Amino acid sequence: MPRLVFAVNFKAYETAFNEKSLEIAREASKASSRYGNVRVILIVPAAIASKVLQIYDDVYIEHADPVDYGAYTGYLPAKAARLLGVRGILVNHSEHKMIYRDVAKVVETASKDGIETMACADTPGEAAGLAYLRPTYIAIEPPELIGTGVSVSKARPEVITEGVKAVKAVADIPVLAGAGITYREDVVRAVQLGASGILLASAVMKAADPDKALSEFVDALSSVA
Ligand SMILES: O=C(CO)COP(=O)(O)O
Repeated sequence: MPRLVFAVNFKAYETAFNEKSLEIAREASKASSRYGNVRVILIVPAAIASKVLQIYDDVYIEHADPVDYGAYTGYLPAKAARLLGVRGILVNHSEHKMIYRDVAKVVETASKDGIETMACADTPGEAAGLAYLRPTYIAIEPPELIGTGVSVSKARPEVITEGVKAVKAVADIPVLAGAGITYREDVVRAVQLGASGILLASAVMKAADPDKALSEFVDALSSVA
């Protein structure tokens, strides 16, 4: 079985920009060597990618735009991911939604450059549509549970089972689950429901001890891998 994935989305939490981001990176590095059966991905703002990359190499950026290099003030061309040195791009997060054609362009550009993509879906139907684009991963997260502490595994388990089924009907792409994941058992349950990993934010980024929270989640995932 391929390694389960534990992905932390830094979002724009203060922790993403202060010294704690580097503590998380150090812990990710330790956890990924300690738990060989879990892949730990840090999804970070492009502005701090180079800083995090000095400590840990399995890094995605949180978004990229479907533009080429050129006169696009404030945009981040998907092509730049390679030069930034990151492994992948998170795309179409519910907090940074894009139209389908633009997601397609980002996934295609990235893939030509050997850059991975994690495409986010709000629903099983959207996940199935994204599967046709062949991203590296699909992450399914019901937006109404994001940041609530009420986990998708408990409150909307059918979103995971149906999401996995809908994606697998199109292509063999690993499906991660997220939204409100807070406890070890949320992680374990998501995998039992068919998820190939977890996409999580606040339970690490808003924790008093983010590095400790990260290692506990990786430990939980490793126990079901
Ligand atoms: O949006 C998410 C990760 O991309 C989930 O956020 P929370 O883990 O804070 O619910």
